[in-house]
Amino acid sequence: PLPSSLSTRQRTSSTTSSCTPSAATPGPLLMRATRWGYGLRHMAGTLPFDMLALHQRYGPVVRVAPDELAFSDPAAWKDIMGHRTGGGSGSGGAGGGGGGGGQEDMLKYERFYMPVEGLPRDIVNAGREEHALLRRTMAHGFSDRSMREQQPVIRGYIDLLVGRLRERSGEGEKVDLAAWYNYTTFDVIGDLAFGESFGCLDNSDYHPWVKAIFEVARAGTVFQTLAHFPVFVKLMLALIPSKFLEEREKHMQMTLVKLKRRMEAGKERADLVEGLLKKADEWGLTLEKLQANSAILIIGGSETTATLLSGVTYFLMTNRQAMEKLTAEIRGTFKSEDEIDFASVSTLPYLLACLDEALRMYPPVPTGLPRVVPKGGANIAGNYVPEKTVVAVHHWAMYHNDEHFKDPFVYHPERWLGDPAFAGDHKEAFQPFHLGPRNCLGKNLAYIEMRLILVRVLWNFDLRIAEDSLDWMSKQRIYNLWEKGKLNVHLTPVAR
Ligand code: HEM
Repeated sequence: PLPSSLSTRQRTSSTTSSCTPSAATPGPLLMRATRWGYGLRHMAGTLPFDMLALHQRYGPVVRVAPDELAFSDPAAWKDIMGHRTGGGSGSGGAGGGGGGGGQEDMLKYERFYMPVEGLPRDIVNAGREEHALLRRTMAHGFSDRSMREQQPVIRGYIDLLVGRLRERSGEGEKVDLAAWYNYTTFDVIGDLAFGESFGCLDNSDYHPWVKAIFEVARAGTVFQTLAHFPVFVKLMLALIPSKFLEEREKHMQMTLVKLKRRMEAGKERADLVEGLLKKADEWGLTLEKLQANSAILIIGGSETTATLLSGVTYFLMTNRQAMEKLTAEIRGTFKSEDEIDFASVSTLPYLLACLDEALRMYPPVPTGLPRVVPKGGANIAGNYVPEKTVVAVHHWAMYHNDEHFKDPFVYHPERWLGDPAFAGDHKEAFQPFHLGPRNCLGKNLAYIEMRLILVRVLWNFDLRIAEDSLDWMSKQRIYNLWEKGKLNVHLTPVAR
């Protein structure tokens, strides 16, 4: 049962504004009493997994820090991430659209999104007004027209991937597909956001800038934890070795050079930064700002897609039936490889079910991305939550909870195809791209890339997981991003 401070549906803020935020909500003592309980788990890379255990023990609302609540109730998505319209009725009244009804949307939690002050903001961590401008402008790059014009660029890199894999296929060979998916998606987004690739596929290796992203994500967990103890942040920043700072400067310079080259190439190129470049003079956008937004597109748009591709490949290789069904769908639909394009891959239902089931079991954004309850408090999934409380839904924990999905630890693409065995699933619990005003701008591009790459790989090769990768999934930790490790696979070219 919910504690008294949370249990009364539609309690008005005036009756509860004086109570300690969520004081009576259950949770482990170390987490309720101090930030360290959350922070230690976050830094250890186990937070999303621990969240499932916490929800199983304490229920759908858990106090995971003195001022933070975690929700595992499908209705919480809309109430936390959606546009908030008037009335304060939470899941009963928070519509998906609009936003002009009087209540403020929830803001992103600064200590999580900006743990180190003074860095330039981008579309992900911008405040409300700046975000609205950036989003409207950047949305052009994700329009149908842009997607169509980007098709040859994307196909070019997939051709390169298939060629490289072919060189490494055959008897006795194994390839780390996780790395090759990363090379491909980084090269694609590099081209779409900076006008040129990182050359990962050409060089069969990570570009140093790409490698640095993983280090930054891991360091992020430390800074996000220490952000609650400002003295420590200052200390940490003072202790950063000068070699590291020099490296960072080198990376910044490199992206600046890339960006300048993109700017010199002119504004008329239907890519992800075209919209921003067109507005740059009018808004007085600094080079630093442009650079920050290009960089966030690369970080958000490549690692996520590559992670999902690694996950779906692993699930298919370890679930023979699903692999057979999907290969039959792909190889039975197309007569030649030329027929595989944006439009044709979008018609494959089993492919989509395989991708969605992988997104459920291995969400590329696995943690909860926290928001802050605005003035006046809010109703979240039927619970009144006082203002200034930090709230989040943790993807991995939500998707592995058997209250929402039957057999949550088993890969069942059929659950997305109307199989009556899964009629009791709560599909609305599944929001890997979020919903509301700050949901994923690149969702369509992500699906296009995931579909095209997986179809081209399975059209060309039979896949068998290497012995040393059989436990690939169970070894992983999460430091904001999945620390994936090698996914070694034997590839046999399909004879035609
Ligand atoms: C499977 C792949 C992907 C997943 C699961 C995913 C998931 C997400 C999620 C959960 C958010 C919300 C972040 C937040 O609330 O702070 C987000 C935002 C965003 N994503 Fe994705 N994403 C994916 C691929 C992409 C791709 C390919 C792009 C293209 C560059 C992209 C661009 C963005 C952008 C620009 C935002 C910020 C939107 C805004 O704040 O208005 N994403 N994504």
